[in-house]
Amino acid sequence: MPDTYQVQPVSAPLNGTVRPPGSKSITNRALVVAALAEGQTELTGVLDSRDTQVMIESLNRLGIQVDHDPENCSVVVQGCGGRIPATEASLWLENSGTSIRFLTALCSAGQGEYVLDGNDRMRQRPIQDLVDSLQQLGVDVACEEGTGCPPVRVKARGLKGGETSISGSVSSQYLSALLMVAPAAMGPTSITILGEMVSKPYLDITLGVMAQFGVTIDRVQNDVWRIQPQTYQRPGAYDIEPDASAASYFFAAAAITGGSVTVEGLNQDALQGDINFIRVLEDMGCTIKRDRNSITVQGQPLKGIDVDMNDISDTAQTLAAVALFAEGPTCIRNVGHIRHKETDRLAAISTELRRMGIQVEETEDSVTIYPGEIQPAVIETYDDHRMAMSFALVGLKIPGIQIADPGCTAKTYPRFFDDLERLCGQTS
Ligand SMILES: O=C(O)C1=C[C@@H](OP(=O)(O)O)[C@@H](O)[C@H](O)C1
Ligand SMILES: C=C(OP(=O)(O)O)C(=O)O
Repeated sequence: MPDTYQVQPVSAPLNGTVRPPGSKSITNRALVVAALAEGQTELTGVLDSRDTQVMIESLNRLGIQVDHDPENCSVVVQGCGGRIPATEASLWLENSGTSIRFLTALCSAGQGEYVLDGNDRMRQRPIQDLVDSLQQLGVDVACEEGTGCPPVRVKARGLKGGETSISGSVSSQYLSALLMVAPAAMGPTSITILGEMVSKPYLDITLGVMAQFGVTIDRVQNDVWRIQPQTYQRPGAYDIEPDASAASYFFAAAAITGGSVTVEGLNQDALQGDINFIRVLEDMGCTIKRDRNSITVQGQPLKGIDVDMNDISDTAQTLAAVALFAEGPTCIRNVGHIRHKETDRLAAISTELRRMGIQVEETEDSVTIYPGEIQPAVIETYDDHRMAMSFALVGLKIPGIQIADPGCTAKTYPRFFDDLERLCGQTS
């Protein structure tokens, strides 16, 4: 990949069809659950990207055989039946939040000593709440003293079960991690959720994948969940739907250029909450056609909106790009937690919009965007795949938009720019 990517403006509204790669969130859950299951599972529609590669490499290091066939988007996992083979391992999770959080819980069910670490940014991303919760279950686990961040050291003697509580005010991934590993405990586990949970729809993905592998959870009260010891049953083959967050870029491309883009392999009943980005576009004026196995967004004149994006915050940057082409301001609110992601995303949105000459108001948990004349710019991406993919959309309409470090999309979508170019090519 070159140092910067020059986006070519389209000469006409985009019209075309695209199928994004498999869901990152489902792939990384299915890998963990298949690893804990009894016997062999085949996963299809698997995402091949840095976030899933570090998950697969780490499972292999834990002694779980995972055979990856990227050409066919498939993986075969030899499940360990809840008994992690490796008694020591050093795991490199780069900047994959799902991987380090899910595997910290998984390692806690092992017998041995494990270290989980990542890149410089990962060493700034909080994991203390999960560590505290595992400690309440008797696990000897700690993160880097005084930071609340990786590296994490786990000295595990199997999970006994018991009672614990978890805060979800920073990330829902902590609760997802606990839920997925709790069935492997020796006794029942009861989890009390403290306060408001961010990114709630991701919990539905967790429960959905667990249910596919035959495991159920009792929600004994609204904020208390109980999990009995259970063995995940392999579902035979498990097919993973395309990534709904990735789909948001193509839906947005239709909205921005006034064209019509169809995303195949997803429908309104998708397991991923980010599918509801189409409702945001609908509120802005787009027409949505919902079919059994595809969704089409037809761009229309857009109006700015005021929207709570807490549930679907991975699409906040996509909306920031769309907002530039709307009549009136757009406020993206209740997304303070996106300051803890690949970069401080609220700061990154504001800085890069201002670089293009746009007026922005940023608060602790929101950003308001005032559309205006857009200046050509080289957009900094802060090693955040979603900055690159979202801000590239601006260049479909405005000449002179360049994306710095386009290779950072490898985290979840290595071929993003190829797919975007192919979509643009369908129009001409
Ligand atoms: O559980 C998941 O698969 C994810 C949960 C979300 O994180 P938070 O719960 O930290 O917001 C989301 O941003 C991330 O991309 C994937
Ligand atoms: C926040 C993200 O990822 P993670 O937390 O899994 O690193 C993302 O993909 O936008």
